Amino acid sequence: MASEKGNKTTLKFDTEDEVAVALAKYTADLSERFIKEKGSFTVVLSGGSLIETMRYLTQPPYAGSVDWSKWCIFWLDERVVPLDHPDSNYKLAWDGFLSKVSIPQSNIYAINDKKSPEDAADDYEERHQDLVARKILPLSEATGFPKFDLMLLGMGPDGHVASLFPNRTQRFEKKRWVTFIKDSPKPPPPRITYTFPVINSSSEIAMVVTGAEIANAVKDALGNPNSELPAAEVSPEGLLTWFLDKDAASKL
Ligand SMILES: O=C1O[C@H](COP(=O)(O)O)[C@@H](O)[C@H](O)[C@H]1O
Repeated sequence: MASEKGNKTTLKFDTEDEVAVALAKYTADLSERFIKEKGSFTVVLSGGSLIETMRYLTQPPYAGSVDWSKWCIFWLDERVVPLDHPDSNYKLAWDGFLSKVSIPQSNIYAINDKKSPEDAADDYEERHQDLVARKILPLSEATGFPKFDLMLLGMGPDGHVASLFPNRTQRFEKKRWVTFIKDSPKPPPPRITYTFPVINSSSEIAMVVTGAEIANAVKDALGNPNSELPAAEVSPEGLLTWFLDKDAASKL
């Protein structure tokens, strides 16, 4: 079932598996469109349950039909731990997705895991500035912030997206591209994250949300016009598509 309002579409599916099937088609279609239009596809990954829900992209027909050589991968947020640590979003994505498709290693932009949270955020932002200077990453004409083709977001039961949490100041950052947090309420505490100005400069955002434990946050973010959840602030320049299973949508 689909409903549309402005640039926001909400898709509801019976099961998580149907969400995964639809997400693979949506992502593959966007890959084809952006590669045709601009020669590359910049994709921002979250951690958490998203990577498992991307599983059908690594299988036929997409594994063979998507032009992986044109993909560039970035992280919406990352835990400041070694890249081979069980808490690393890079490791999660590598094990569940990146190791199964042929994206060039030079197109995979992981954080520098040898730095402190402050320095890792500065470093990630500087590397983005370099990509902008080399015309690999465009800036939004409307906002002046980097503009990614597709961001794939998850949401926590507290309504957080990326590492932008309720009751933390990072969600209000308006100047930085990448910021850091040392006291994330969800472990591990040290993280870096894109800021809302970057998130909302995207061409396309998919909010991929499944499971009953998230139903209250979905109801607030989607059903309450005065919601104060970080997830309610997701509002891209382009299109926003919510992918929900029946459990996540049960309180709408
Ligand atoms: O800690 C994080 O949590 C969010 C949500 O994860 P989920 O398992 O509830 O989908 C995730 O999007 C973020 O990237 C991650 O660092």
